[in-house]
Amino acid sequence: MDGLSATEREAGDARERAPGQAGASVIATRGLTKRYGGGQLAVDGLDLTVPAGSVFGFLGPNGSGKTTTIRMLMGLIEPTAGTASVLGRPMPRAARAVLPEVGALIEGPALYGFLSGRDNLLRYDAADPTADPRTRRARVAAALDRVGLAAAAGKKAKAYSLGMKQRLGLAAALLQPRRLLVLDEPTNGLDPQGMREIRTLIRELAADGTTVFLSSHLLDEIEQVCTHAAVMAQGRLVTQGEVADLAAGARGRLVVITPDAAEAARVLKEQGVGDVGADGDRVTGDPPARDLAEVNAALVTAGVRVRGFTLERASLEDAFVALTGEGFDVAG
Ligand SMILES: Nc1ncnc2c1ncn2[C@@H]1O[C@H](COP(=O)(O)OP(=O)(O)OP(=O)(O)O)[C@@H](O)[C@H]1O
Repeated sequence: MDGLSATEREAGDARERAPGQAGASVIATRGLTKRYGGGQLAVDGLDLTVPAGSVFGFLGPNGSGKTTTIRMLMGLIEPTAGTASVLGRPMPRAARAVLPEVGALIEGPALYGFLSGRDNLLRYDAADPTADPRTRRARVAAALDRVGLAAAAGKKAKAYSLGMKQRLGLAAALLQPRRLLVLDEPTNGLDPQGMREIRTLIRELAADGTTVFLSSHLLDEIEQVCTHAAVMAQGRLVTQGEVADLAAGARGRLVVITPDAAEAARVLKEQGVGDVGADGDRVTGDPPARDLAEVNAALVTAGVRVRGFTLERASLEDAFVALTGEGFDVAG
C-alpha cells in the first residue's frame, strides 16, 4: 500500500507523527453532548483530544456513551450541544469533505455472505464514486493482502471466521488511503487468535502513520495496543492522556511474600501501609508515602522472614478503579 516492507513498517514508531501533522489533533470535541429523544443523557460535555499518529483507545463499560460519541464524530447523528472536529473540520457540517479520509468500522462490517471476500470488496469499491474503475482490481488485491486475506479471497464470506469477517471489514475501510481509522469494538466476539490478528494489524496501520481511534470495553486490549486513551463512565470523560501516564497515576500494590504473614501484616500497618490484606504467604497493601527501604527494614527488625518485597505495577484497571471508585465491568 505504501511501498514499505513489513519490517520497515514495523520499525516505525506508532507515536511518531506523520509529516505535516505535527502537533495537530485529529479529533477534538468541546462540550460535546447528546441527549436522546427519550431524555437519556448519553454523552455529557465531552472534551476529547486525539493526537495525530496516536492509537487512541476509547474505553468505558457498556452504556458509557462510546458508540454515541463515535456516531456524532462520524456525522451520523447531531449533537444536542457542543462541537466536534475531525481532521480539523467541523462535524457533521464538513462530513462530505472529511469522511473520504476516514475509514470506519462501526457495529461490524456489512457483508454479502454469498459473495467471495474479493467480490465483497469489489462491490464496496464500485460504490465509491471517487474510485477509478481501471485500478479497482489492484486496489482490492492490495487491501486483501494488507489484512492477510489474499489466500482466502476467493472463499465465500459466509465461510469466513468472525476474525476473517472483521479483517474483511477493515480491508473495505482501507481501500482508499486514510488519515484516520475509527473502529468500534474491533475485537468484539473474536477468539484470542482473532484478537491478536486484529491488534497486530492495528499496530501495523499505526506504524504507517494512520491515526487509529478504537473503542473497547477491554482494559488489557487498550494497554496492549494503544499509545493514548480516554476513559468514559456514564457519559462523562473520566480522564485522558498517554496510557503509560494513566497507569502511572494509580499507585501500585506493595507485595510481601513471607511465612510470617500475621506478623508482617501487623508491622506493615504500623509502618503506615493502608488496606493490608493477607492471603497465605502473600501480604499486600497500599504503599505509604515513606521510603520503602524503611518499611522493609522494619519487617526484618521485627523478625519477619521476608522472601519477597515488591511493588506491583499499577494497571489501567487500577487507574480506572482509583478514578471512578467503581470496578470495571468487563462482561459482554
Ligand atoms: N438511539 C438511542 N435512543 C435512546 N437511548 C440510547 C440510544 N442509543 C443509546 N442510548 C443510551 O445511551 C447510553 C449510551 O449508549 P452507547 O451505546 O453510546 O454506549 P456504549 O458505551 O457505546 O455502550 P455499548 O458498548 O453497550 O454500545 C446508554 O444508556 C444507552 O441505553
